[in-house]
Amino acid sequence: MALTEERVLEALRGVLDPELGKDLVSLGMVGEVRVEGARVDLLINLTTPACPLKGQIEADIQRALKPLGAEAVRVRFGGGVRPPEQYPIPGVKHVVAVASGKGGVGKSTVAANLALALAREGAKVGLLDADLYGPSQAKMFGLEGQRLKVDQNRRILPLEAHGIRVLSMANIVPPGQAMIWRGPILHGTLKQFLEEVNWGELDYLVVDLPPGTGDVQLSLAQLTRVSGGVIVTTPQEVALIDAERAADMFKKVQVPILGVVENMSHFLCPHCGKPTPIFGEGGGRRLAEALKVRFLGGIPLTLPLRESGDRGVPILVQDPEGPEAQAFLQAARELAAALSVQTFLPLPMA
Ligand SMILES: Nc1ncnc2c1ncn2[C@@H]1O[C@H](COP(=O)(O)OP(=O)(O)OP(=O)(O)O)[C@@H](O)[C@H]1O
Repeated sequence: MALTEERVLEALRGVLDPELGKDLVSLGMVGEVRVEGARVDLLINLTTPACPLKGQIEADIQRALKPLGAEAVRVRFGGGVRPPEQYPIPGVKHVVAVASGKGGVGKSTVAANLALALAREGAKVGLLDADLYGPSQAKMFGLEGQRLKVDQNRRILPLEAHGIRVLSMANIVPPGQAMIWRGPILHGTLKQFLEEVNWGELDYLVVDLPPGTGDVQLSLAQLTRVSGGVIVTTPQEVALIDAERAADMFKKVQVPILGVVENMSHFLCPHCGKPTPIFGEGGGRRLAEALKVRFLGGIPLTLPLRESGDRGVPILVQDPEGPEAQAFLQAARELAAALSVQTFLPLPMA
């Protein structure tokens, strides 16, 4: 297999900065990669210019690239890598990240309806679909295929739907393309999303993260100040274990957890209205207790909720007085309360 820049980058993901215990790519230390035949030229930016571990890093790089067929590897070291850029997004008061430990628990449904519920409570709200691998918000809001416009400063203008501003990867990148992106490209794309979008004035920017605990989560926390994270889970034990992983991820990147939303808490019978706890009871609440965070609320499993997402009209708009909407409004109020406590009485990070 030919030696390519991509393969070199992939191999560098296996080389750790000895002090920080993280790989060179995630740390943003790889400044330049050039490949010519079997020759590789690298620029590695050090986290501290006078790094005493240069020699070890170089030896580890040589070792990692040998098996790829690299014959001459030249490593140049550059001055200090910039510390993670953490700045607020202009005009945005709070960034709230919605995460789940695994796919399919209804994270996107919850993010969309929480955003709408916050707007119904009187807030100005934006929704960023950062689920680059499986963006679903454009569909959920009936915005598929819509073209984005730019303002006079060439900043992207989010789309508007049901009173909130929505921007989804699906409006920018052809479906499937993000699947093949590696960490640095994802990082750059997210950076662009955050920097080059004119959100206007927002009280809350709700970010729908990809499921799991990968590069996007790390990048988001590095690129901007996230006020807090919300964890979505279903009540089953297996889902709760994954949800704990999402909590660990927030802790690692020092994002305070605002609370837990339990989706599919119980099945609400469309005929008699009787709730049935199909996936067990109390799991979300127990998780919140174990994490010492708020239980934001439970969302029922209902047919209209499933259908509304697929039709492009979220349940909060389709049936604003229904039991699902009430559950989302309650969770949004709890979320807003948790956020104000966090902002004015920040708890020390665990
Ligand atoms: N409470 C609910 N009641 C009924 N259907 C639901 C509920 N929550 C989510 N769904 C449905 O389950 C499916 C998956 O939901 P969603 O896309 O929100 O999950 P996700 O966790 O974001 O998934 P992904 O891993 O793809 O990001 C969708 O069809 C959605 O309409």
